[in-house]
Amino acid sequence: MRDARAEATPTPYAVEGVDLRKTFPLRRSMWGRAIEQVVAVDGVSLAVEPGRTLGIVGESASGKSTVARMLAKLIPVDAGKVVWEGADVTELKGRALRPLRGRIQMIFQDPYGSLDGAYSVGYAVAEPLKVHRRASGSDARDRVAQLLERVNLDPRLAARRPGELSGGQRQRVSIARALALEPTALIADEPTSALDVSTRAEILNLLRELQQTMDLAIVLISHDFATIRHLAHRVAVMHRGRIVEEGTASQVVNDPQDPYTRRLLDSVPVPNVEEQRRRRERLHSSADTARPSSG
Ligand SMILES: Nc1ncnc2c1ncn2[C@@H]1O[C@H](COP(=O)(O)OP(=O)(O)OP(=O)(O)O)[C@@H](O)[C@H]1O
Repeated sequence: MRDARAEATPTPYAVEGVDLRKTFPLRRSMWGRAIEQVVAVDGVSLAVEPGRTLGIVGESASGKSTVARMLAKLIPVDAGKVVWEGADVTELKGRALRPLRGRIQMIFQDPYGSLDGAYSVGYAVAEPLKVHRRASGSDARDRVAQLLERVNLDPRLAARRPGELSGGQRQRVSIARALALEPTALIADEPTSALDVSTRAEILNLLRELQQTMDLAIVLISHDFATIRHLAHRVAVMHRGRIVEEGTASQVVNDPQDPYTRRLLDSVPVPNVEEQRRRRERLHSSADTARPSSG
């Protein structure tokens, strides 16, 4: 069995995707050959350092989730490379990947996706510890209590079923579970879109707090610029499977270069007067989409 850790090369990045590509078959012939397909991701490269957040923003079907799932090794790439902490994990699967599994964790929009309603909250949080660390008994119970406290939940909730909790509490539980193996990176795919507005801010603030205390790298995926802006240091804008613009959050928000980014920004609710002024300016300049790039 290959030891991916031994092959790691020094890198500033917790997680990296290099020229990622993915096509899905839509229709197959009776011999199993794809006769209609969709190019979901078409040459995407991105990387994020510990302690930093990369936001990936784009409309529905732009390929964000597919990038996330490839980075988290939940689906294989068609081409390109996935690198975790300097180790090329593109070809690793099954048992070969297991020692590294806990390093990069994913959080989904619907916490039910990762929480089985038949089991208790404590069981859900302890499961990765039991599988990967062989923790059991009071060790596992203590660790579950610590993890629930870390996401600002009462440890007594461990005895409840996920269905008895609010949406925000459930998302905190899935974050606690994701933290169980002390990952270096979290990939959060629309982690707040199923929540009401005030709970959204609480979850984003929690992610920021955890990032600061644990030096976590975060890849935050959202169709919503307001969510991305809340947390991201850098932003990549995806459109039709490609990154059309990437830069620091303030560059992309205050001086978007791509017409698609400007359209996306213009669909965000206006938060203040200053922003309204910027938008008016953008509207003028987008009349001339051939505006020369300043970068
Ligand atoms: N398992 C799959 N089988 C077939 N097509 C798929 C599959 N997963 C994604 N696609 C297609 O790939 C394209 C990109 O989808 P993806 O879910 O990555 O986009 P997205 O930007 O995350 O959208 P959303 O915000 O709606 O989740 C879409 O056209 C989608 O229909």
